[in-house]
Amino acid sequence: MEQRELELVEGTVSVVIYQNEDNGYTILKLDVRDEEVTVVGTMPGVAPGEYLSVRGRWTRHPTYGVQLKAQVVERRLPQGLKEIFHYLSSGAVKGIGKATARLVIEEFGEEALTVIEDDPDQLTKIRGISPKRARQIGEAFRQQMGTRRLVEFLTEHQLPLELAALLHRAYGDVALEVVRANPYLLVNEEFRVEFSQADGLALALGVGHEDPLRLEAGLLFEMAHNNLNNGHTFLPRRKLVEATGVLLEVPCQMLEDCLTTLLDRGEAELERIAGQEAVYLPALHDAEAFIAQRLGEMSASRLLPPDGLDRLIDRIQREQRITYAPQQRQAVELAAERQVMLLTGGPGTGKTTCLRGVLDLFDRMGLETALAAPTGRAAKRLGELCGTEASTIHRLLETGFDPHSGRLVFAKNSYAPLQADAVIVDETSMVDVPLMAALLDALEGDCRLVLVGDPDQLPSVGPGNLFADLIRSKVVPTVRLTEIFRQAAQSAIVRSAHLVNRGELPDLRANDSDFFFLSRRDPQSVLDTVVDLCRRRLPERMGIPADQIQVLSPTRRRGTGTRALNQVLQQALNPPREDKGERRFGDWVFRAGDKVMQVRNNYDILWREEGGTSSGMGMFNGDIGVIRSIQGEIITVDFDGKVVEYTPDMLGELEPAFAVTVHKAQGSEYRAVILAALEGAPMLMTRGVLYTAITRARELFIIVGDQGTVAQMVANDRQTRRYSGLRARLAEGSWTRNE
Ligand SMILES: Nc1ncnc2c1ncn2[C@@H]1O[C@H](COP(=O)(O)OP(=O)(O)OP(=O)(O)O)[C@@H](O)[C@H]1O
Repeated sequence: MEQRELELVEGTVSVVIYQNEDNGYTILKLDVRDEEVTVVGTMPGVAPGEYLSVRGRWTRHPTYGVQLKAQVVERRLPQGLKEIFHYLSSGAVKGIGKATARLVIEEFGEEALTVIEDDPDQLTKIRGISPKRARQIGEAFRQQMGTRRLVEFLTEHQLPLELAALLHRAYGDVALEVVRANPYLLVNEEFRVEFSQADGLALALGVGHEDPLRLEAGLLFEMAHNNLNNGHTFLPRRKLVEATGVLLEVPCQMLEDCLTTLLDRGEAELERIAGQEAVYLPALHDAEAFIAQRLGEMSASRLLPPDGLDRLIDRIQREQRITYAPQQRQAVELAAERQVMLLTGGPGTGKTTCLRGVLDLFDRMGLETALAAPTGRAAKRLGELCGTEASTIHRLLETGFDPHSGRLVFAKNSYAPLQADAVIVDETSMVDVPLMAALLDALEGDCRLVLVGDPDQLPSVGPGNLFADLIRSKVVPTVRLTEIFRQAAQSAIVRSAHLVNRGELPDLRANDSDFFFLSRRDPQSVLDTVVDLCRRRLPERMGIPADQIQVLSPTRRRGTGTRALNQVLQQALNPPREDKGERRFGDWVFRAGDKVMQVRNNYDILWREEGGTSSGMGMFNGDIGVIRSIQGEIITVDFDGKVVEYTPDMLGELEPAFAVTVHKAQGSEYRAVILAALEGAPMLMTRGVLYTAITRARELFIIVGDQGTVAQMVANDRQTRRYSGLRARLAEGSWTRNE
């Protein structure tokens, strides 16, 4: 409709002034009758000699003058001798220069492009073109045509043009045919197109409403979506079929038949588990079954404790200058004689102290021990507390990314196991089923494993309810620490966390030394107070600088969600200034000096050490950094000394982090935490969210909001149910059947 208001300009490309290969942004000159017009816009792969129909708007650039900003571009290949010659002699086809272009036109005339694409051997008729070079020219042209058709296809169906490069990388020259044959593959992890969009494309390409291709894609999507977004490892058969029925608007019986086909083909697994007819994606089924089997076996094995274990533990206590509480001593003893154990407890119950004792014991037993945690920040803290190196589980397993499958690959696995006699994992509540399966796969047969964590923290983002399932199965040897140590008990943060966990409201009037409640009833006064705390009160009165304060909210949206908080905090803490670069992305303007967060695991990102020569790959969900500079299209971010350059196509992975959701703060600790607690969807206003927020604070925790909201959160112990078969597999001893 809008297109009618746009100007239409048609002509031949005379010269391409600039072209960005990543996003296709192009500046070119177009011959329009006797005039030359400058056109700018997204036109990937456009070359001189091509004929373009451009619809767009005229703009005036301060330096370059009048330009047409292209919005819709239709391209057709050069026609007629003049256009074809122009095109070939421009260097658009690799292997053909000006002189060769002339000879090709003399020999084949208007058929030149058809010959090059379909029958390049004929090019050998031209003096100087060997059969090898002829084939290379044909190949280069076909490749260009392939990309070009792909781009046209994506444009026509309003799909992001960045997909062209990804699809070409995955399927080479036949990418377009592959997508046409099955548009649903665009939903896969490596392409990330919305299901509704892929479905719309499929229907537009003539796939029937009830075509098995569509039904199968719907079922597989429903499973993958629930694994990723809702943390389920399986779906009950009926739920899966009904939900897919709603998604696709087709009758359930039809989907039942289709599910049978998927099961027959091994693309889904069906098993009766935990009283359910559970349908799994095969990878998750195998991961869950493997964890149950491996941990089941490890739990059954008993090891000979070292001679004089008691004396050893006494010596460790003396060196640590503490006396273990009975539960702690029991934990260290258990670690000596069992191959796997769980160590759990709330804040201040001495988990870390105990973990250090176990590490020391393993050391004295001559065991090489690896320390690991699920996030970079948790690993850093663990390393500092233990005075030794700790890494993320991903790094321990030397995780890489396979661009062809879009999946993770672990260089450490059963064929190349970890060179460790023992592995200790902290913050295990954040570990999901696929990662635990990968870790277990990389352990030597007799390697010990100690899993430490707090089961009342929010569960992992990824599928499974791993840590809580392991504890509740009662199969894995477990020590639960319950005593809060005096030192920790002096902290109102620790006391309040335990109260909340028991469903009791902490005393909000006490305004103790490190736990404060500021009553605010409307969103604007919450925002004002949070800003004032960060900008003035905490830095001036408590000596805590703004960059050591983390603002949290249970929700993204609404008046006190992270979106609104980020707007006001950016304005207050990092206002615009002439020398600060800026770049808009969606509804956010990134500015040099902004605090930002990487919001996806990306194993492909290259970082280099600030001021140093070392570099490495990979940034992880939850990593927080500061924008150092914005120059042109490049945003440079410093993540604690690791410097990363973000190009425009990567900006979807970067979010402002003056305020983040409680879910995103999992596994991180901050000197001071401010929680905005006023409003949010009931599924977000839970006890687990409040508990996790409180336990993120080391020195100071402040709630800004409404007492009634806090009370509701304490009372709301609803845990979103996750379908998972791990507990049942362990408890039923189903792993023994495989022995
Ligand atoms: N046996 C003990 N005797 C005296 N103090 C202890 C003992 N064990 C732990 N503590 C002290 O209790 C406090 C909390 O211990 P620790 O940090 O190990 O707990 P945690 O469970 O890891 O807590 P968090 O989850 O909050 O990190 C620390 O100050 C520690 O020194």
